[in-house]
Amino acid sequence: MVATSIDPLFHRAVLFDMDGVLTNTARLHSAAWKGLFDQYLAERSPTPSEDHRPFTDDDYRHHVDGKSRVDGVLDFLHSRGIGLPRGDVGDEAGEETAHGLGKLKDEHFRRVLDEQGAEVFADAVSLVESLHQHHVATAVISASRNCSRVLEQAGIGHLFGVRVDGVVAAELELPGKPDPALFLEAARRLGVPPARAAVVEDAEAGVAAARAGGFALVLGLDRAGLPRRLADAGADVVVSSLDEVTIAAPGQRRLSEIPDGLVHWNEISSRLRGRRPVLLLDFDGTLAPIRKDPAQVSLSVRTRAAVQELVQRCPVAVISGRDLSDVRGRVRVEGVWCAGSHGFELAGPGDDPIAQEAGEAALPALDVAEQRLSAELAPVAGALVDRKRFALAAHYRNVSPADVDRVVSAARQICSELPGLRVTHGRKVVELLPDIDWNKGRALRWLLERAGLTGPDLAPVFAGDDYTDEDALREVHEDGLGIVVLSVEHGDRLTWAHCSVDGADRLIELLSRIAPPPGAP
Ligand SMILES: O=P(O)(O)OC[C@H]1O[C@H](O[C@H]2O[C@H](CO)[C@@H](O)[C@H](O)[C@H]2O)[C@H](O)[C@@H](O)[C@@H]1O
Repeated sequence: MVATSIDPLFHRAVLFDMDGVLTNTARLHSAAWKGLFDQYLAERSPTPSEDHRPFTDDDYRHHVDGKSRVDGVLDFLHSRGIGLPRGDVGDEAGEETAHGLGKLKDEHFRRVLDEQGAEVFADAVSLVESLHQHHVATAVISASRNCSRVLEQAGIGHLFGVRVDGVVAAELELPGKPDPALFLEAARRLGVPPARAAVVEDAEAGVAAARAGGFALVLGLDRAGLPRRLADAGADVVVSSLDEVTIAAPGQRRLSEIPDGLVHWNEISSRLRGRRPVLLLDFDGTLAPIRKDPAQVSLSVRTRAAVQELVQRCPVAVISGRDLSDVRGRVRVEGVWCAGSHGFELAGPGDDPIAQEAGEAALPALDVAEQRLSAELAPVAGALVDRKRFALAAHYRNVSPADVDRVVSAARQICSELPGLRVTHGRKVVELLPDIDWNKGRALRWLLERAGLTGPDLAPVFAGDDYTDEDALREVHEDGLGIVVLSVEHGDRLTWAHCSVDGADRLIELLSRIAPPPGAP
């Protein structure tokens, strides 16, 4: 069994089944099926080869839970030795076909739903909201054609940017669970590969579908006290409540739990174990303070002088989300290595840039995304679209709160329609990047190797402030030192850093202790 945690740096999306996971509609479905089948079996002429006993909870779980109406009718009746024709969508409710009986079941279901309403599971809503705070995308999956009706009744429709339900399945002719088609369609619409997404399911057919779809984590939710059935169907882990799911990876801590690097210097310095530091520094929010206009950002005279001194004492690199030429122009310190576009490009002091080749395949998609995003966001006051060579940023720092969702949704939508791109989030910015396994952490190792800065006598020290810096902080978690520069914008989020500092000036003070002048005590 794997840990019950969703890692926001790895799992870029979580797909939730609806009935039984988000809403307590499973009991309404079960009652509707029972109403249908008990009446049908009672009225059908007895035959020795057929079993006409009443429909049970076990029948619900094994034969209809999670399946489309038509498959549910066929599979349950088959288990009782009864074969019915599939029929056609135009069949009347009650006609003796799978479509006809399925329609009758739906009439039962809608009546009960209108009478009793859809009950929402609080643990699921709380998990979805936490995922959003960590910028993990969410989708809802259901074999039901009543999915949107149930979500709206339950008041949670707004929580899911993507919905793949019985209506979508019929339009696209997607087979139902245990086929993975519904899940794969949702992942496609979110622009996230299954290998980077998790699924939460309470039905055996749904668990089997997610497993068959190659999803990174299949979380079985057993609210019925029968965990074995989900484990047997292929769940990685089975929980009885979504309150048991944490959003973190082992090693991550909350910002509020991280010691201040200067106050706890002795403890922090022991991580370096006498090794020579290699300083790898983020730019915006780390070396330079955040400004409303990214074009107005510069290094203070004091910080530039400090970095100039640090370069005399140890290797220094800046790894930024900005375009390489942009960040080089703003750093302007002799001897510093720079990486731009979140590490897709890098250059040594005075060298020509080299690009991460696999990222180049995404350049045409980024060009199209740039045109479409610029057009889409032109009417949004304050939105700023910024093209870097290997990334496209949509800034919303100066956008009214009511319009922020519009900026983020436009970026997500365009990304889902353009293969080869993925979405990342930063401080009041959403960005599209080439969808390859590359980030500031991978870039950090690339830079160290390129610059010949590897070996047991060297300690990588990374400092950053943003979500995208967490990949680099994770990279140095084992063998180096990670420093997070605090910002009120992030609340008490998770981090891989070992210590924190409160602003650029304190960071410089800490770096000067990490790489002291010759002769310093
Ligand atoms: O990796 P970094 O060097 O930290 O770059 C990340 C992004 O930084 C810039 O945006 C951020 O700073 C802006 C200026 O202070 C601020 O207005 C914006 O809200 C921040 O997100 C830069 O403009 C982006 O291109 C970088 O990706």
